[in-house]
Amino acid sequence: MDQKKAEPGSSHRNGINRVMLYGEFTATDNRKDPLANLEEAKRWARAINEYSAHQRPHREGVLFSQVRQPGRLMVLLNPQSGKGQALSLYTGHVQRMLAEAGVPHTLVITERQNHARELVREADLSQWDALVIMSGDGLLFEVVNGLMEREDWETAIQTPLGILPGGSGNALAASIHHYSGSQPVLSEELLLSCGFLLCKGLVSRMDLVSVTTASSQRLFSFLSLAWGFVADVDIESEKYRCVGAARFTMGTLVRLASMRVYQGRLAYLPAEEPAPPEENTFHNSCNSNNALKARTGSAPRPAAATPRGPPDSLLVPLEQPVPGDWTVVEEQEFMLVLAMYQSHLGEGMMAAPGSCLQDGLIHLLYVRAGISRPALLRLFLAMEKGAHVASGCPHLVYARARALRLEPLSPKGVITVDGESVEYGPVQAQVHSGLARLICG
Ligand SMILES: Nc1ncnc2c1ncn2[C@@H]1O[C@H](COP(=O)(O)OP(=O)(O)OP(=O)(O)O)[C@@H](O)[C@H]1O
Repeated sequence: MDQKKAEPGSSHRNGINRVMLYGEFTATDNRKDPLANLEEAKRWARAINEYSAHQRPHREGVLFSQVRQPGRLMVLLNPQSGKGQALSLYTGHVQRMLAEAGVPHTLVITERQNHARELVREADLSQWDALVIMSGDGLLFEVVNGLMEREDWETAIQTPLGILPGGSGNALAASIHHYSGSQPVLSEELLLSCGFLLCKGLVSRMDLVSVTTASSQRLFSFLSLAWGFVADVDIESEKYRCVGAARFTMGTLVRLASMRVYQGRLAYLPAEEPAPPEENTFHNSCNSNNALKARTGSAPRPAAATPRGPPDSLLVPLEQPVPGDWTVVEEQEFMLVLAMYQSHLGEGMMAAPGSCLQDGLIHLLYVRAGISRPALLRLFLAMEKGAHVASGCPHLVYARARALRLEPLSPKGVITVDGESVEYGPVQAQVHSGLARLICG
């Protein structure tokens, strides 16, 4: 592992080195310890062999170690995530896996909300081959938006990202495990799986969805946008954080008992065509930014610390009616609206079974009001295996979209983006295919 450290007492412009100081670990620390568990040792041997076998370009992607040389990861770890065990999971598994696989890394322990966002906004990204998040999905949401807030967002967002599950939801981690074709696993097994995928270092493109709120705040989302039942459960179950992933089951049961209807308007641009090819899609989005620059004389330059990114060519301002080719949903009473762009909403919750990392699609699910409690519970139970979409539930609608607009009518409520609560009110979103890059299987 890289032994480079900042000099104590030296001045640092962006604060990165200061954090590295107390987060730095050496590869030799754990090598003295014998592997306690035989089964784990066997998995280790398999993973390392697989890692060695993958030390060559792969036809579906590139290895992050070949993006730039030499490989070096910044691992951002939120010690408060999930049940508060991320650091012990790191020292118990991840540190040793990366050391054995010869992947140099620097651990950065986040100290507060938005710490990671500020770090990546200011970081010298040429020092890092990948940014790896060991937390729930909330920390990755910060990192993605921190990268998109940079002046050089077009290159910054191409920094390969990695995810190691340390939170309670771990939706992206569960999704990449699913994409790897492996049988479903939970908690530490999922961490080991994602650790192996990280050691292999295969990079693929990942869709991002640009979300705009009523106050023109722009956010970049990699996972989901939710309103109604799912968003309420996500936020209300924060108080059961100590039970880990079971917090969502507890939250669902509590919310089922006090089930209510959510009034609002929903419209979306249906996706009729297959997603455009991978490479073209990214360059198209950059080119359309250049086209806008040519028309206006300068690239769009939002205020500092506001995500920049490619223009939302499919959206019109929220004050205007949606374009004529959009589908306006007749109903105005919902139980939930859920837009997914990865397969899993959490460990053991395959909300969008047809989704993959870069399909250029928003998988839109909504449940109309009028569904009974038992039927809603059955839907959530079916979601474990992704069977809800084909369950024939008359209240559930599934559509593939490229953009959407949601206008809640009730004055108070919760909208979540990637599981984080955002400004409540009208919101619209558009997918940008393959805008980011993710280390996955
Ligand atoms: N040291 C810290 N102390 C408190 N909060 C932190 C710290 N570091 C990061 N955070 C914030 O914690 C929030 C939650 O993080 P994250 O979503 O990654 O974990 P989680 O909520 O446990 O996971 P999940 O979303 O899977 O339930 C993020 O908004 C992040 O900004």
